[in-house]
Amino acid sequence: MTPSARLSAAIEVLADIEARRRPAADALKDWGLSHRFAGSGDRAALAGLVYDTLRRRASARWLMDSETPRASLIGMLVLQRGETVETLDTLFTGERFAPEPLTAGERKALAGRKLEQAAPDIQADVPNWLWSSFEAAFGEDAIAEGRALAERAPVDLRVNTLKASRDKLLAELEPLHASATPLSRWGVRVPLGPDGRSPAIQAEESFQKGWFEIQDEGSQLAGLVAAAKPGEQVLDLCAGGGGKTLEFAAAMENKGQIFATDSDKRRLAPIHDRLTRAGVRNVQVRTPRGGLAIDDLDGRMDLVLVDAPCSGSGTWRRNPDTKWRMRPSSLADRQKDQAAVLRAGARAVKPGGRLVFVTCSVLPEENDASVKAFLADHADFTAAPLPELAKGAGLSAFARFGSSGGTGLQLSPHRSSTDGFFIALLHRK
Ligand SMILES: C[S@@+](CC[C@H](N)C(=O)[O-])C[C@H]1O[C@@H](n2cnc3c(N)ncnc32)[C@H](O)[C@@H]1O
Repeated sequence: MTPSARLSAAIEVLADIEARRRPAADALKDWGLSHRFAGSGDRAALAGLVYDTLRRRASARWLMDSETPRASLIGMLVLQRGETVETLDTLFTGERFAPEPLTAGERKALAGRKLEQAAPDIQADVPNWLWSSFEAAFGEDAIAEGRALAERAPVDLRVNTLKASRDKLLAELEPLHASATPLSRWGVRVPLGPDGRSPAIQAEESFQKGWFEIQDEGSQLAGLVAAAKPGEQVLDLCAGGGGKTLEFAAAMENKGQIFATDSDKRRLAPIHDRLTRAGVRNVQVRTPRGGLAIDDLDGRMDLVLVDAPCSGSGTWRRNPDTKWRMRPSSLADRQKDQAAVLRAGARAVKPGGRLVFVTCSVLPEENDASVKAFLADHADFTAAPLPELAKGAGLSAFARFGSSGGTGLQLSPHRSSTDGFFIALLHRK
């Protein structure tokens, strides 16, 4: 496909996403099925155009003074990719498979409008109804935070210390220009290719051998704060596919016991293969049968991890369409879920034990507010202060990582070059 034909395809897919209110991945998959001639390079380029447009949807629409998929795409090409009217004219030619030439109205918008004149939520590409939450979380950095969440994310890996060292992995992945991440001692970062594509990291032999997992550095820091130790009894209550279970098992050197469960057994299912590949031997998977099977763990755990269901607002770099699909009612639902999982997790913590609450969100409603509501009902728990959290995570200059409500660490693309993560450490008296 020519570059122009890819732009036409992107407009088609964006229109489908809007008209049918469907996830971008589904619309792209359908497009691929009905255009089997398109090669993998075309598909990747198309996905890049569609996701980048979703990343910049609000600012691109504002720049073009229009909400059509075509306007959103043109706005993104200017804002995100630095295209000019001259370069756009070579692509929007109206010839075979190319989009129609720029209209007079489009030219006028591009010549006259400057993004700095737009409202802050638009400059930041954050949904308007969430803007006050962003300001509460980040104050004067709110625009910079929104912008950083609209960038593409690198691929972060966590070395599996049961099988390899970070140096060994770095040497193995040298051809991919891998480097050590700055914050997590287990982290390795692989940059995106020059075309913006993610490297095919799971095709690496070292992945097949279980030397590493794909895990954002912010998520790794949650594991470092939790500091699971060899010999401990640990419950991973919302284990999902087991990202943090695997991290704990490595930190525990396969000694002690981890119980991994999740209310959704389909999400839990991949954990079995991942444990095998990683060489983990100290995990007991508790598949739910009509309810969580953890009553026997009450008051016995040294550490309980509640990696709570949340809006995912901290992962907008990786899932840009979720920011526009999110609704106030779903935020309220997630807050209720967070209260429920915290309650359930707290029961399993032994006196003197610790409860780690994590979300991949940047919204104070799901973070500080959830912790404060929990503490108000659980007088036997206290939140660790910022210096203690930072020490656990190995962060030296930590003041800027404190959450606005003071109950945890708030990581973000702008602050820590990670996804947005909130981490609180609660001690049981
Ligand atoms: C953020 S994801 C977990 C990701 C996982 N810990 C990892 O590191 O790969 C949140 C998980 O919480 C689970 N969940 C939601 N409500 C729950 C509940 N009441 N009890 C246990 N798990 C729950 C969801 O099914 C989902 O898998």
